[in-house]
Amino acid sequence: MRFVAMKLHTKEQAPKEGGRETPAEAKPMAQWQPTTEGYLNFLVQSKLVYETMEEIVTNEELAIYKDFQNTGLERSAALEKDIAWFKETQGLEPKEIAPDSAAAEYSTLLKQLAKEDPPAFICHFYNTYFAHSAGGRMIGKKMSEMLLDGETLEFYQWEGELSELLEAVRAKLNTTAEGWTREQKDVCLEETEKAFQYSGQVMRTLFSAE
Ligand code: HEM
Repeated sequence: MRFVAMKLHTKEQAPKEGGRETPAEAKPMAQWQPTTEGYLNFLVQSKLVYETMEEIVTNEELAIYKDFQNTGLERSAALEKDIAWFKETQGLEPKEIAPDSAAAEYSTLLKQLAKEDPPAFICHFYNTYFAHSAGGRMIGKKMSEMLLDGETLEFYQWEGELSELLEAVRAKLNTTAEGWTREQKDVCLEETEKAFQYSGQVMRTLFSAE
């Protein structure tokens, strides 16, 4: 899964492993002009995605999801605190999530896949949590410098050593995938492109305050 995901990065995003040329219309990170409202909106949208993931692994009956409960990577509670922090310190209210927003559409898709196609759901699960630990943290650092006077949000803080949490989940993902047929493995790998598409759309809310 990691190999496929890395190839879908642009060379600018991940210079060592990225396989795609950076599209001409993409702004280099150095030229990003985010706003605090846009960043808050991105956090609100992200919270819906993480809440959906976390509800699925907690509530779905399928045994496959049990291994992914309480991994320590959960982000929805942290995001809730961050959203409250924006209200307290900056007087910014979170915007309602529109039903046609990127996160709402992603949430619907995740719920559907969780029931109908667990290997595809697992691909989204991996990409979401691992992307946040890599590129997500790079974005967070940049936003913190540009917009928040260096404040580190809870979204970017984990209890315990992040690398150990990630490796424990990676081991469980590998064990889970070992039980899959070749077709199921392929479904999971092929889903990576969609994970990039939806996460990319949620990421773009950084630049819109709608
Ligand atoms: C601005 C956008 C992004 C940047 C700058 C970025 C950057 C990076 C970098 C530098 C790594 C390598 C980390 C390492 O191993 O040292 C990485 C890993 C990764 N990224 Fe991204 N990324 C971005 C967007 C995304 C998106 C949209 C996804 C998919 C949802 C994604 C999924 C992943 C995954 C799955 C890994 C591998 C983590 C692992 O298994 O260790 N990234 N990213």
